[in-house]
Amino acid sequence: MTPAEAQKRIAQLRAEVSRHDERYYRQARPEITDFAYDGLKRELAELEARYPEFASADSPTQQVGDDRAQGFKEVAHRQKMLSLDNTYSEEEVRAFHTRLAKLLGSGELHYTVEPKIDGLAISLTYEQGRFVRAVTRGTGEKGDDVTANVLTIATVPRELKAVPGTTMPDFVEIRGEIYLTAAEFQRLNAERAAAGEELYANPRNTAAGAIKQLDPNEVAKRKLSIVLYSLGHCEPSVVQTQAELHARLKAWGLPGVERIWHVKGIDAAWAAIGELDQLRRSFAYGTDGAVVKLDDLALQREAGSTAKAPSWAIAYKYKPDTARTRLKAITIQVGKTGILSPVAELEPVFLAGSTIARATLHNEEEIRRKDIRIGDLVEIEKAGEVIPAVLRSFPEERPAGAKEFDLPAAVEHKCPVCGGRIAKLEVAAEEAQGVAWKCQNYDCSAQRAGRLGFFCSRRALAIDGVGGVVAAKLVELGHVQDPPDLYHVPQETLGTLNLGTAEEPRMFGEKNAAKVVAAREAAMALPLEKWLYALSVPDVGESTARELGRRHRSFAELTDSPLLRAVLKKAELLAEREQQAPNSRKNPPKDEADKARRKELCAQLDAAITALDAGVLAGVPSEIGPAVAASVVEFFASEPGRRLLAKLAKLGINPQGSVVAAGVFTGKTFVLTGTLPTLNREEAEQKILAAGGKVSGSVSKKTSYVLAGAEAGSKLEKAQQLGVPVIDEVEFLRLWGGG
Ligand SMILES: NC(=O)c1ccc[n+]([C@@H]2O[C@H](COP(=O)([O-])OP(=O)(O)OC[C@H]3O[C@@H](n4cnc5c(N)ncnc54)[C@H](O)[C@@H]3O)[C@@H](O)[C@H]2O)c1
Ligand SMILES: [Zn+2]
Repeated sequence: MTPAEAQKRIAQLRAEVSRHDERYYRQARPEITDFAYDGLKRELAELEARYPEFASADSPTQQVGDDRAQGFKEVAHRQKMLSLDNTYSEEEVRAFHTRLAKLLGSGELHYTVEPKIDGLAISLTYEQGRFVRAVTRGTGEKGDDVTANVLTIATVPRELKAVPGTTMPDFVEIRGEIYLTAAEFQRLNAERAAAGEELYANPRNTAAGAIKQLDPNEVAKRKLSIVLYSLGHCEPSVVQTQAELHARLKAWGLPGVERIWHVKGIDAAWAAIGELDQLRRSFAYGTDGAVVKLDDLALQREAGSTAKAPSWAIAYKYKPDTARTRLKAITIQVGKTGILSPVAELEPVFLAGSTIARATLHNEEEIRRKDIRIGDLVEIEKAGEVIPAVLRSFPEERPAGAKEFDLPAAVEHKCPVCGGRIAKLEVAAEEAQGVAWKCQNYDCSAQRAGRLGFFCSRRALAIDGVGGVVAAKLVELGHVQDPPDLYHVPQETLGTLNLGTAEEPRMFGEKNAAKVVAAREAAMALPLEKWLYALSVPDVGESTARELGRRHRSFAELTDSPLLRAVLKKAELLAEREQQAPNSRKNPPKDEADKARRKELCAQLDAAITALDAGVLAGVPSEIGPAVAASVVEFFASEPGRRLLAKLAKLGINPQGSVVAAGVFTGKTFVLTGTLPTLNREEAEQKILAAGGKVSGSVSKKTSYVLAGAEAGSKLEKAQQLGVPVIDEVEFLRLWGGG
């Protein structure tokens, strides 16, 4: 690998890891297994170590995944909440010991081995034994105050029990995990299935999503559990060893881990890791590994920690469960954008607590890359409740005559649902990155059902109850073609909708129907950005919809948008500029006269581009580029687009854009850091957005201001390095007031 190749791969991996971090920590919707994720991160760390010139403090390898969400007060941890170094290899567990033995000058080290709980990290603060607050890990330095939500967990003691003969600390941070039991997870999903809603993916993400609800009553509906296993800041300190700590937590009345091993030396620790693997499936919480920790807290302090993880502990992660089975067939599913996704139909096999008969195959390319053929013996993997995936095939045991899978041939070159034309396209859609086959028929019933389910999803119009199953039924029975048709379905029809079969009917029910009717009424008042997102316009994701919604007052204005015309015009001018460049190699000038003429022309083009940039296009964000502009214009001029708008108009639905009359912060980007004296983060962001500004998570040369409060961290330093102006709350409010 050349340095240039390494640099490119590093950039690629950083982008990919960041994308998965965002989905995992902030949205609680991962799309790959932890094992796959850890593989990417490891590759990145190795490249950064091998090419230190491309290392960066911004890299996801150098930071703790950020779980902060909007709407919570931020609180600084007294002692940082770190991550753990983790490994899948025995050798590295042993190397961890060798390193410590050398550092501490002793081979006689005692360890504890504890289950690694697969929940979300939480810190409980007790003062004089009284519970005062609960905070998420956040950036590690500060997290979200989720006290009200944690109070819904019955086993969190409001008061620690006094332990005779010991002191109660004046102040202590107690760390642990919030999780959902398997039983509770199944109960919630059964409820959702009955209501025709989309099922939760796995217990960890359901718990993470629940704790980030703004309404504690909603949280209480999902019975969360908690387990505590370590201390942060503790004043005065109360224990000397890790083993003692576990005993004290239990004595205080806190729920502790089911079992710890207290061992001497690394051989015994490795044996304990094996024993834990045998037991862990019977625990109340999900576990994804074992944590080996130095037992002696004084030695822990001596070993110290890096910015990201303690040096005195290591997590050994168990590989996800795998099984071998036969691939009977490959079927094709059609999604809301028409993408054809292959699904593996398997000889049912029991794996990690359930029987598996289907697994994802991602896309045609992946099937080819892994050389998977119908009839093959395959290895499948299941981690937590993430959708099972096919890992590999065993070509040496292949039945004679097994042919390479050919997707278009398998569907006879037409959509398996509607029989429509299919075409191969580059797609950047979440469902299938790369090249995919797509059904070209907008009125395909699979696409119709997909769009209706999406229209009603939480992030779109939040018409709860109309998940995949209900949406498909409504389309199948002809009640809905386009999502707005949902408004014409009578409550009665919804109530008696049979989601089961004729022999085994399962009614949607009166109560659910009433909820849908109320939710669809409420949705009528949602702003343009939500409606635009909900209508599945090609290339318009959530943030693009938000930016468009802030720059247009209505659908009418959007369909005849001077802004989008200007974006397209500029792209045209730029293309022309490139074509006519006097020193173009692709299209060299014929002679000196031609060159002079082109110089003149280019100057004119430049002037026109500058005028656009300074005028209509001033402050236009990257989300609104030529591809998006073209998609939006084209879609609303097309038959389906016009049909949708006509239906909305007929229903009297006219969502309003949240246009900000060129506010004082138009074109300005802010980065927030630290705790402000009076405004919380949400309020400050609201002010910036309402005044036309943007908020970004990281400081760069493009940042206009860093708004810093108390205990501002590395962002402040970065701002000073780059010479970005740093302002405090008073100055911020002055600017905001137009002063
Ligand atoms: N699938 C994805 O897309 C995706 C994306 C991001 C992260 N992840 C996964 O999530 C993990 C999360 O990363 P992370 O930084 O939180 O590290 P981590 O979960 O691997 O380890 C650190 C955390 O373990 C927890 N923990 C559980 N039991 C513990 C115990 N007994 N003692 C001490 N700590 C204990 C603590 O909360 C600590 O913060 C990664 O390993 C990765 O596999 C997956
Ligand atoms: Zn189709």
